[in-house]
Amino acid sequence: MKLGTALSNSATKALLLGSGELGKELVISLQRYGVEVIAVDRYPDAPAMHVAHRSHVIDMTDGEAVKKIIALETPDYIIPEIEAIATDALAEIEQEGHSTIVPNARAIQLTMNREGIRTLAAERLQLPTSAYTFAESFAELKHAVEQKIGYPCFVKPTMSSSGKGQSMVKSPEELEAAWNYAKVSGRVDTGKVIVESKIDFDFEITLLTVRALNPNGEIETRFCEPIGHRQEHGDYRESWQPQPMAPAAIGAAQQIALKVTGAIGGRGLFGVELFVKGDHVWFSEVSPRPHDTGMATMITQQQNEFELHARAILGLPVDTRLLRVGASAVILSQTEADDVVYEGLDAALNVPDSEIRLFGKPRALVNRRMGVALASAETIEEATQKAVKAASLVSINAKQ
Ligand SMILES: Nc1ncnc2c1ncn2[C@@H]1O[C@H](COP(=O)(O)OP(=O)(O)OP(=O)(O)O)[C@@H](O)[C@H]1O
Ligand SMILES: NCC(=O)N[C@@H]1O[C@H](COP(=O)([O-])[O-])[C@@H](O)[C@H]1O
Ligand SMILES: [Mg+2]
Repeated sequence: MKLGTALSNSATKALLLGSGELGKELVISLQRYGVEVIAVDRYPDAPAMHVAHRSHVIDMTDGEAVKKIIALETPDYIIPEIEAIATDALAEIEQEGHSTIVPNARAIQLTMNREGIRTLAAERLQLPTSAYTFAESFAELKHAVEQKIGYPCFVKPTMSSSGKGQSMVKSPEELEAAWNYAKVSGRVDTGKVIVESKIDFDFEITLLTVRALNPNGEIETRFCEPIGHRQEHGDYRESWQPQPMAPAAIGAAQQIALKVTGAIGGRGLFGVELFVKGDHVWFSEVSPRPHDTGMATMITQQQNEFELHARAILGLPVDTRLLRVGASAVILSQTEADDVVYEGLDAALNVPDSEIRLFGKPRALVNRRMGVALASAETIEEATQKAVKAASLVSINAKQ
């Protein structure tokens, strides 16, 4: 396909499956290029629905419901945004050939389930990963940990994200609780969990990797500067860019990202998660879409990760350049409430070079991510401190 031909039809339509904070920014980027966007999620008033042309509420894990909405809307592009979608339905839709699944149905099937992507990365591509096994019962899990993985280890549902259902297990007494938690708290219960050995890393990064058309109409891979991040209970708290890395480590990281995104294929932006120790780099997982830690690019890059994803999808030129050093820090709710008010915005925005993005989620839950603070500075340390400060000044309270 030649550059820009995807836009020759002025009525380009995109359907977003999942309408959270990442989807919201993507909708805005797509609409800047004239795309009509339909937002879909499991609950009404999800963040991306606020800015989309229209929206639907369905159970996205129900294949028939997904097919029905696609038949109704006949989108040119179907863009999965969350890790809880009936992927078999997407494979059927792709076969019919009327819509492009972004980046492709196989990518969504592979990455939505940890078994698919881990097997591809470690066994087919021979990329370095933690030691791992899948288990379908507590007895299998116990056996795997005792015989192969050891302690400490991570137990995770095979279909989950943002740390949901994930535990770090330090001793045999904690294993059963981790099994039960993984079974009930993933986004979808596949009947299986993954157990991974703990990698003792110096730091972890997300390497945003873009597969987009070059001026000759060929797919080319570009990398953003690495994003460092800190996680707590499997969910990110702060991210910063650029994470300094030794030349050998950045080379290894880019090679891994090139291989894994090349094997997945299609066009779009990918968040490749990697663990780094000295010059060693391990592959952890990959999102075939913008990444939460990549929200830092809203303040650091010429084209943020949402803009890059939109352009790559549409066949438009991309530029992964970093403009300034910056960071993001999450704003988590401390309370549960159906109707919320935000306080402290004035104080937060008094932090120099800071910005606040509230997602507008209609319901607050304890530890649910409700917004993000962004900040720029001369150094990543200073930018992170400013973002954390700004985030800490925003409070989410129940409306009286
Ligand atoms: N094998 C491991 N060794 C060391 N740390 C790990 C391992 N697995 C997970 N972690 C830690 O837990 C975090 C979350 O793990 P992972 O990315 O697998 O979960 P997730 O639910 O998919 O999160 P997200 O969707 O937000 O990326 C990692 O970023 C890392 O900090
Ligand atoms: N790590 C994946 C990630 O950050 N996904 C983002 O969180 C939303 C779900 O939020 P919720 O659980 O608060 O509804 C998703 O829709 C996506 O935007
Ligand atoms: Mg992750």
